[in-house]
Amino acid sequence: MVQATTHPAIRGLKVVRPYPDMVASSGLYRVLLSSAPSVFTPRTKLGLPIVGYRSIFEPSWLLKLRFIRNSRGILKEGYDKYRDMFVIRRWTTDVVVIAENKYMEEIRAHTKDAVRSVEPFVLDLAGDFYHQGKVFIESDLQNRVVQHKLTPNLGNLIPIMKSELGFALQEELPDVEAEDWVEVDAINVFARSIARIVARIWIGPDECRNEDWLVATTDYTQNIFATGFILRFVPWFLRPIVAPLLPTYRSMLKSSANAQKIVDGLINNREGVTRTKSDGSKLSNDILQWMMEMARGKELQRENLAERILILSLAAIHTTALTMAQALYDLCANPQYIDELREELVEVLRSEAEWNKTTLLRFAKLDSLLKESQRLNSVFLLTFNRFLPTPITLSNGVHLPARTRIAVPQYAIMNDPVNVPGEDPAKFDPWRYEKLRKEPGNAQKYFFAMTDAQHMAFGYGKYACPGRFFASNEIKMVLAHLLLRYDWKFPEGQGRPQNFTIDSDMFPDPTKRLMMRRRTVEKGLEDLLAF
Ligand code: HEM
Repeated sequence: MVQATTHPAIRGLKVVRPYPDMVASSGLYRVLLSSAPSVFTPRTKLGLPIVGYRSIFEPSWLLKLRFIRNSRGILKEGYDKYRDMFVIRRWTTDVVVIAENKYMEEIRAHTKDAVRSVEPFVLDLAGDFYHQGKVFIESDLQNRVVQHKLTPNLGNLIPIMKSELGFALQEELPDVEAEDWVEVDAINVFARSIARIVARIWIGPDECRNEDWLVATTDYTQNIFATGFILRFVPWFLRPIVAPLLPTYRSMLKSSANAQKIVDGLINNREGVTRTKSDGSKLSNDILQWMMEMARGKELQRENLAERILILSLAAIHTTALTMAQALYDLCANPQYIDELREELVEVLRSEAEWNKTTLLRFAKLDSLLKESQRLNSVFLLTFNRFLPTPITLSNGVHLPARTRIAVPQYAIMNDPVNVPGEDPAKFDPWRYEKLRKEPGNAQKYFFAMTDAQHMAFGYGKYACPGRFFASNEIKMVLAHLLLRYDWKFPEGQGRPQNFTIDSDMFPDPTKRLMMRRRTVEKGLEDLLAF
């Protein structure tokens, strides 16, 4: 029997399966599931294997449900068995997973590397129903601003970021004046602290500490994901009825309205300034200002600007906070490396005597730790998520129709021993990339913010994450402060929080805590720290 997939994105990827999903409703289902041989591999009409079925009797809906919590296992199975190319079944869509670099390069050449990850990302959030994120699809003002304004200004922004991180950490970390160990919910504290720094750079000094903005940006992310997650299980035609019943949906709209109000007020003030200061000297150095300057046509509409800033906060806050928390967890799980890392921080800060681009560049061990931690605990298992704009036939003869959804199993690739550079691929080695950079010809390779075919945690190609250079600076500045000001460990009897997955995103167990204690800062550094 031939079943056609239903999602418009995968029209043409017909699935050939010789058994009906109705088997699931039979009383024999459980017995059959466990006793049937697992040698059978369903394939799409194009001949691509679909991974993850536990037996010939497992219905597709169950596989799609299982992908939510077992994506890591299913992707690894596909990567180990088929390597080049295979298909995974997600709740809303099938995805052609491409693990062989050769085929990805063929796709990049064919598309001129001009397709972005935004559309699949928004559709995954059921975005075509509630339109959140639509502005990101319509145009790429956010990318232009990050690439042409934020990144070239990173050096100038360091003092501002330092000042805001001092305030943020003092506000958000628990009070640890006494030299006792105090428990901390690292994920939440880091998300709130990063949200503050991001707010300062996104909307400037006047409103960045406005609690409504901070709540809007942190809650918006959680609510948009939760709403999208629930709505995915609701048929398209019922979504307009179900959505308003969801508290997460109502909170999301409230965040959006609050953000709109704040951005509106800022634009009112700034339009006056733009008119009177023709030399531009008094204009703010922040994302909103840059967007106002670079926006064209519809991008200039206030709702458009406000939504864009909100979604750019979404892209920047939790990804960064999780990456930072994972690195700190890795250090706590391997405390023998902490002193060596502190030595580097102290030595570089003493010799530079200030926080600047070179200071952050010289934090080579910290940079290497971040890359190694990301290799083992990346936020995304799949990157290079794209819809093919036009059909393509790859050199292995596989024809992929237009609108095929593709992705790269970057977590499996990064953790395949043959792709791990340096020695001992199975080991957590925080100095792996620092050692490699010392080898001849490698000085400009293996930086945390760089992407290559073996390490695509920030994506790949022209539309790899444009914010990765900002994220790298931000994490280094915050982590350096956290390590110099405090000691860190896990609570008695608790090990490193285990990672779990929801769909193809990975998170550390949010119920786990860290312990922190104030320490004496090395001589001569007190005045260099933000707090
Ligand atoms: C550690 C933190 C971060 C991680 C792990 C991360 C990861 C990613 C990944 C995997 C992609 C998809 C790229 C691809 O598929 O080729 C992406 C896209 C994007 N990221 Fe990040 N990101 C981070 C921080 C940031 C920050 C701080 C910003 C803003 C300054 C940002 C802005 C964006 C934008 C605008 C896109 C969409 C690019 C497009 O048009 O396709 N990200 N990010």
